[in-house]
Amino acid sequence: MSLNPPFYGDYGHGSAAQLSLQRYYQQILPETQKKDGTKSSDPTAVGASTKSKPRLLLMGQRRSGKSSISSVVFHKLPPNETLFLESTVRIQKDSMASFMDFQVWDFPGQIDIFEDNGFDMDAIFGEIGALIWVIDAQDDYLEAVARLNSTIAILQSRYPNINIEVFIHKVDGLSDDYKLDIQRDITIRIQDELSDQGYENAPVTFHLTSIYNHSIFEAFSKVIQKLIPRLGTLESMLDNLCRTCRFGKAYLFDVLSKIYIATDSSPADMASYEICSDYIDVIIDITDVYGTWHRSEEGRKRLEGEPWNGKLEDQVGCPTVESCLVLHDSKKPIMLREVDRYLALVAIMGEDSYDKMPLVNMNVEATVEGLTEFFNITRRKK
Ligand SMILES: Nc1nc2c(ncn2[C@@H]2O[C@H](COP(=O)(O)OP(=O)(O)OP(=O)(O)O)[C@@H](O)[C@H]2O)c(=O)[nH]1
Repeated sequence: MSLNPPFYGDYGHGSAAQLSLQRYYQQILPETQKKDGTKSSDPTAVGASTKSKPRLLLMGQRRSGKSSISSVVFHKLPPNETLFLESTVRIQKDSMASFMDFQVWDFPGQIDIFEDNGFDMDAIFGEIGALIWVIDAQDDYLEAVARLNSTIAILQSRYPNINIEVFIHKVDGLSDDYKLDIQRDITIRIQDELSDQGYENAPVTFHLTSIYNHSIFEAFSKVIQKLIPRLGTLESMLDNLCRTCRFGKAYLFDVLSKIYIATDSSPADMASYEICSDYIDVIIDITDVYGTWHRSEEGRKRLEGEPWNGKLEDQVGCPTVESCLVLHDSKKPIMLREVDRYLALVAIMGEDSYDKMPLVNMNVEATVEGLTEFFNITRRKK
């Protein structure tokens, strides 16, 4: 078995204290010397490794939750440990080794990069994938909305193609009605301002998020999906799989972050996403405990001998992780199949599909081959 999740970025797993310490060390790393000798926190001082990767910029007011989002989604920090995160003082750059290498930049809330002349806008926004603006829904958000409005106006005039994703964050603990009221109010305030300035179709999208439930992963999934070239091809592969195998829902997951990068076109519901994403955790925990499956020489000989007479590799369905689980109360099996080091296909099967496992396996195998080919081609084209 594999499915060993790759380590993301620079922190890896760790306690809140370790994380704070690592963040602190990163923040006090020798700053870049400007030509005139003054110190600079210029974000253009990016190493070659961080160039040419789509970038997600996390911006917003102080304490709005930017570092918490990045730590929970990309570093598996338990949400309640974000209480101990220290305020970010310099731009925090993380490279994610994933199915698509991308970077996450966490901006300190107290800096307004548009007012401070030390920032090179082209270096920040030149290769950007999306700007994620985090608004604290539990606080007075008028100032945050005003700052977002001026940011959108600047970006629309200079970089009109940047996707702007507004995370109306910390909505846990708010009633459903209140959440929707806030979303409506913020949306109207932003759209009114934009149309006053003559920007009718600015690419601004709103998400209700919290680190205490799956909504933050769902929102990131939607953000990342916009960056995938030919997403429609992936979706139609999953549609075909669902149709031929009578699956209820299929997701292609990035294993560690549990962001889903594609799903079939049937209506998405949070419950199916949650169960599939929790299933990944179960499998990762099992592989963490039992590791790679080593067979004894004797056991291998027995399996390769009479009556099978064939190499074990030719007898097993696939060399990577493959798992299926039936929940007692729903009677709908959930299946998981590893696609590569980073990706896994997880699907909720129909009630009758368990009887047709050989056919299901064949179709899953064909889909995995298709997905592998898809990523080989799109990676080559970049
Ligand atoms: N209730 C709730 N609290 C959250 C959520 N996300 C973050 N927080 C809390 O918000 C506080 C501030 O979080 P940070 O991630 O440090 O905020 P930041 O935007 O990075 O702040 P700066 O580094 O100062 O810009 C922490 O105490 C978090 O625990 C959430 O979804 N719900």
